[in-house]
Amino acid sequence: MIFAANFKMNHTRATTKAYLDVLAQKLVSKCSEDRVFIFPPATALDRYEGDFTIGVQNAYMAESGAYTGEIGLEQLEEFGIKTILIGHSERRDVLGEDQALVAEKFAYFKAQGFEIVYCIGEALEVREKGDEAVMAHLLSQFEGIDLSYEKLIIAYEPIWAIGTGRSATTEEISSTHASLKEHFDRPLLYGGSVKPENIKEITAIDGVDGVLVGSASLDVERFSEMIFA
Ligand SMILES: O=C(CO)COP(=O)(O)O
Repeated sequence: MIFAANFKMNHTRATTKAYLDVLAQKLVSKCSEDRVFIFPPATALDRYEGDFTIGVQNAYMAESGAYTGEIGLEQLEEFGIKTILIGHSERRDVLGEDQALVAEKFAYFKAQGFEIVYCIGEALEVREKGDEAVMAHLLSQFEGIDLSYEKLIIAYEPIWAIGTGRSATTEEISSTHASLKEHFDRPLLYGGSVKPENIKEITAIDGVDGVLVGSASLDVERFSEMIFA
């Protein structure tokens, strides 16, 4: 299983370090087949010791240059970061990244050999139109994306389940994952209100290879509880 924590705009450099110190201790006894990813805010990137991979939540597709407010390859290389989250719904919908930009980022970081956690997900109004509309929407988010890239992990995160406390149902996750898996042969994570209370139910679903956790990952005890559930 893959357990990924997306801190979003939470935690500082100090609290990330404290979190990872505790997590590193706990992960000494984790199952060797499980993989743990942490995506802290950019200000908390660093070289940390532990059985986890640190990734960046976003970066610009350039080594360095005149891109005010962005970080690029040069800043990531300082900390040995080779993992990136691309296509998160908050970047698409709140920060205005369209599919063309998302695909450009993907191509750039693929060319750099990054491991990419690529996010897709539909809004509630799409879900309410039924399975066909959901799949059409999700597949449109693969435009320009190389689904055969060997360092690709895909995360399905229905927007209506993010930060709402209301996860998708087992049936919704199961059928969406099954349909998605007809299009690629890569690990597929589920994200959206994953928490200790529902982790077992979600990871037991066929076609779920792991989880991408927001709110419930912010507390190291709760995140560890999920890894060891
Ligand atoms: O967006 C998410 C992870 O990327 C999910 O967030 P929540 O776990 O807070 O619903």
